[in-house]
Amino acid sequence: MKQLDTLRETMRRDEVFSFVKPDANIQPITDRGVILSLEGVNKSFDGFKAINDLNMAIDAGELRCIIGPNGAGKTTMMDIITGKTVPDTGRVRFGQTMNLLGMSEPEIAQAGIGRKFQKPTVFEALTVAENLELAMQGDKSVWSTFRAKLSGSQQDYLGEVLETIGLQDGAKGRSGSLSHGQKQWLEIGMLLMQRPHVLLVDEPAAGMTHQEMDKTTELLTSLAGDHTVVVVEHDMDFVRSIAQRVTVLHQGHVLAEGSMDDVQQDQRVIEVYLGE
Ligand SMILES: Nc1ncnc2c1ncn2[C@@H]1O[C@H](COP(=O)(O)OP(=O)(O)OP(=O)(O)O)[C@@H](O)[C@H]1O
Repeated sequence: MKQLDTLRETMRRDEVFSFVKPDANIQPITDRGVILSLEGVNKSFDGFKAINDLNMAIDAGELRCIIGPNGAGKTTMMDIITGKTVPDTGRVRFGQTMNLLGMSEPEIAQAGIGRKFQKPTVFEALTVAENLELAMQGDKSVWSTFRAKLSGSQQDYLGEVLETIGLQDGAKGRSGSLSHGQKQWLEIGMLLMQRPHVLLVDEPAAGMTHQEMDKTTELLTSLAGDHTVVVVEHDMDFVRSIAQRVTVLHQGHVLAEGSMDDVQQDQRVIEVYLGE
């Protein structure tokens, strides 16, 4: 009965899953090279410039870390990429040609840009596997998703994702019993069920133990290559452990970009961020 209540609750919240309805008009991104670009992007809130002539290009398969002080515009940048916030001016592109500014939030998600927020939103009363099943790509409603049996290839993919996130042994366990770190990995798994090209991950290391952080480093590193991974993070040890290329935002603008060593030695970065 409790399970049924949870499903009803899920149905009320199933706008989340309407994001993954296929749209025949949206072409997948297959090019290598730059997969995500922002050019001359500006966004003001009540006259305050949260994003100020932001220019950034991220290559397919990259693992990019975005760092910067509080209020630097990191969240606003993610909101702009995912269609949650519309910039005042500028261009945001997915691949060579797809103009993200002409698309709605669900269309952008469907095109292959997945976002994981800091706070896990797994359905705690459901099992790990059920959470993944719910997140699976398709045009089914939550009810029919549960009543329908997964196809063989869907089962295989679910198994692959369970292995990727290291939860294969706990697939039938209740998600509510998972540790904080495991919930974060499950949520990354839920994103993977939608087969995204780009994963935007907000503060994955927050609240994790060192051991969980190490596993998260491994997970995100293993996802890069086949996926493009963009991580916003404050924990500098974690950033150091995963970063290939780091972008430092300050006052809505790119202050520095390069390897972790490059940005750590940049006097401007030390002044506004690292020396805090
Ligand atoms: N909807 C909004 N209305 C008004 N101001 C906003 C809005 N969204 C963001 N801002 C402001 O824009 C600036 C950038 O905020 P943003 O949340 O993008 O920074 P951030 O780098 O993600 O910061 P943090 O590291 O603290 O999460 C902040 O000064 C914030 O107060």
